[in-house]
Amino acid sequence: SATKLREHFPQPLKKDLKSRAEFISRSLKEIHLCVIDELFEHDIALKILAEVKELHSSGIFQDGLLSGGKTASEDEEKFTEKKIRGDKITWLEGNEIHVPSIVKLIELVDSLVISCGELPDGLNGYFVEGRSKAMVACYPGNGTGYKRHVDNPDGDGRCLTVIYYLNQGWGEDVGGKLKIYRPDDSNNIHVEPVLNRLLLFWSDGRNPHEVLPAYFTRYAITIWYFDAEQRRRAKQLHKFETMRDLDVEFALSDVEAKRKE
Ligand SMILES: Cn1c(O)c(C(=O)NCC(=O)O)c(=O)c2ccccc21
Ligand SMILES: [Mn+2]
Repeated sequence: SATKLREHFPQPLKKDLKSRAEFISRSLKEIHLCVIDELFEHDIALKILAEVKELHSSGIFQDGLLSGGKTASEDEEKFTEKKIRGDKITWLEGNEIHVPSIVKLIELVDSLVISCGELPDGLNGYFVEGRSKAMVACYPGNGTGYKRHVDNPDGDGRCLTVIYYLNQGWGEDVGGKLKIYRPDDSNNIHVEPVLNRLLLFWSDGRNPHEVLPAYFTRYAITIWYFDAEQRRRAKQLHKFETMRDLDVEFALSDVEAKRKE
């Protein structure tokens, strides 16, 4: 579990960008993933959670996927037995004024990824210039999860997945861990989706993963970062995502300019 990981990689004591970037880069290089706890001061984490709950109660989350991770056309649904609905999502660009704390999260994650990119071979040879929208996800807690998958199995341009978890008071009994598979099944990794935890992992086949059945309202915010060269190739080959929202790319350059001012 992620606690075991902490023994493997003691969390950086200093919270400045450079120390965290060095920690992230080393962890990604050695175990293909990285867990950072207490990303924000506790009160900021609670503000982010409050904004996500506000989005949820506003009804903006698109209807959940049918269990098994596929959408159903209306008529199909009429004939098949009522399937239980799973994860619901909504997308943010990272400049919205109604969710200022979520925007702060997106800006910090952008800055961490930029700082990693500034380290020698900091991102394992990837060159990140852009990212996706931020996907805010909610699992309704009816035992649905997300079946085993690889985020980017076929070179669609995404090289790094970053997930921020928002589940206060999470305990083993409510499930919903993220299980990340390893070639030798005996050392699969289970990440507890606890409030204020940041998880980063390579989006390709190195990290098959699944969300185990969740019995609580499970919130997370995911951002994907694009490798410039892979993304260019994918566009050339018209490898667009099934979800249009994943096709939108935001340049990190303006984040950097803002950070430096
Ligand atoms: C809702 N949700 C997901 O939760 C994950 C995923 O892997 N989540 C891991 C996690 O939340 O720990 C996804 O990868 C995903 C991909 C497309 C659409 C929705 C998606
Ligand atoms: Mn995934």
